Amino acid sequence: MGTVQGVEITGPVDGRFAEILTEEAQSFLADLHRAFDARRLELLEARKEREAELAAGGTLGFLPETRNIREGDWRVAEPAPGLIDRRVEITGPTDAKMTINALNSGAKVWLADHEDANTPLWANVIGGQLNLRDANAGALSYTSGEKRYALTDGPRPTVVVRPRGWHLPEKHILVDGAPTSGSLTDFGLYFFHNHLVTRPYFYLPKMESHLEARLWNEVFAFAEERFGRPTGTIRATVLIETFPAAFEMDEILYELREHSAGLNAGRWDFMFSVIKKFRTRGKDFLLPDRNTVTMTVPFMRAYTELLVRTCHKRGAHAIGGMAAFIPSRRDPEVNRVALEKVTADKTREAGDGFDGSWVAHPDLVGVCRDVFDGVLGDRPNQLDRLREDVSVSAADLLAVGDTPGQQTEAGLRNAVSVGVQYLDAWLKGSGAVAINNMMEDAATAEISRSQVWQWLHNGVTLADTGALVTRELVERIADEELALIDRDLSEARALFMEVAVADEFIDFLTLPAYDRMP
Ligand SMILES: CC(=O)SCCNC(=O)CCNC(=O)[C@H](O)C(C)(C)COP(=O)(O)OP(=O)(O)OC[C@H]1O[C@@H](n2cnc3c(N)ncnc32)[C@H](O)[C@@H]1OP(=O)(O)O
Ligand SMILES: O=CC(=O)O
Ligand SMILES: [Mg+2]
Repeated sequence: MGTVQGVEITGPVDGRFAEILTEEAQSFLADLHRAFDARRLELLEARKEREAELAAGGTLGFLPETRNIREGDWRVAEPAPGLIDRRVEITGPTDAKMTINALNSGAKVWLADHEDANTPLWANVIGGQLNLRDANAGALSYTSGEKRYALTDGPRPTVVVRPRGWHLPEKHILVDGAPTSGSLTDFGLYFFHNHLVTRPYFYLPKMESHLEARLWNEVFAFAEERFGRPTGTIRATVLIETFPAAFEMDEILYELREHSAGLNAGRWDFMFSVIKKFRTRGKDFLLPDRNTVTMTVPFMRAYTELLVRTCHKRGAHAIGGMAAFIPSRRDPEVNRVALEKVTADKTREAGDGFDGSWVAHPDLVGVCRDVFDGVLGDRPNQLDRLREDVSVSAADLLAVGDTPGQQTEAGLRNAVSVGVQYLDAWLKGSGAVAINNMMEDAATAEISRSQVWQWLHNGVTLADTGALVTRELVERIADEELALIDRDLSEARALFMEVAVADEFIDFLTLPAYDRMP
């Protein structure tokens, strides 16, 4: 491989991978890289500068320079076909079995995930693109032992692809000697191979500012122009899942307004970002055990209420997030609890005005649909529910210290054990796993490890044992917890310690994890 000038593919291009990495596709990736990668790197630098300001005592707030956008009278484009009724969206990775199961699930939308639920192993990155292309062509099937999986004839969910965030490189594709961007790779390959077959729709993760949204908008305009597609062919729903982005919801919608399909409340990364951004700022930003931070604590409530209000004012969909309880086909009690918890979560969201929400498992599609059916009836959404009763200030969003709960040894044990087990799965190629009947993915693992880091570096004393959180305590707990698990977790443990207790806080655990992969 490497016939396109300036492009070098260092991952294997075996079997059908050549169907994805065609010369034309490589050439498009090279164009995207040359047009946009320098700006991407500048924006990543800007994140660091903003973080340094926060570490030095600064804070977050609504931007004075964009007041006219927040106060202006504008709307995003009309909802696009396939994205008008989004009452239930299933998420999951793009291996062949999950792809088929998601497309047969009865959901309105499938978020095909190359992000939180995916390990960006080369085989997953390119294999996922093959599955997506085959699925969109109606030609995907899969066999496991005696069982054959095929797409059914009924209505299928609209496919919405979530590319990697701006921070992740794709080290197997070099352009002019530099690794290209994971975001541009995932976007570029999916757009290139599918835009004539299906509508190219995306979910955009982990953005920290409207300037990052502007870059995506420029990428979309470039792709539409290059392939002669009308403006607005591409649509994108942005995850509001970083603390800074919660202060720029209007601005993000505005930047993408011709391509916008709304916003989503990405609660898990949001909680991670809250911890990360103020991790050195002591008690005012200290969260209790992660499993006790519910969606109704003051700062979470402020964030979701503002999201619905902002979206509906602009004619944009507001999509709810993920309840992490996983149903079980084997254990009726686990199943009962999961259905009860997910029903309560979706009921709150539908009542608050969200237009639809996420589920992690096919057995939850009906639960979410029933709840939203109850509120929406025959209407496809509730964009007309303006929520003018909502008024959220910067102080409301920043009220992290008002979160009730305690830091406990049980919480620390859970964070260490689940964090290491998740990283073990990730390193082996699975980005989403069920642990203790909960869905764990990159975002939930980020909470575990950043919470350990925060407690350790802010001198937290655990409420139930009175012990001070130290490196020695974290190591001892790891010894004890991992002894209960009958497999070699040494590599995952080393990685966990690197991202949870080292003095230097690593921005994303997926960065050192990716370095460990071939
Ligand atoms: C923070 C965020 O970003 S949330 C969004 C990102 N996270 C996700 O997308 C997680 C999605 N969910 C999953 O990956 C899975 O549900 C897991 C890993 C949590 C659990 O999966 P499993 O252990 O396979 O669950 P289980 O055994 O109950 O699955 C039953 C069947 O449902 C299928 N299934 C489960 N979840 C999904 C899904 N999300 N999409 C499609 N099919 C699914 C399984 O493949 C299995 O199929 P089979 O009977 O044909 O073998
Ligand atoms: O991507 C979703 C999240 O909650 O994080
Ligand atoms: Mg996320």
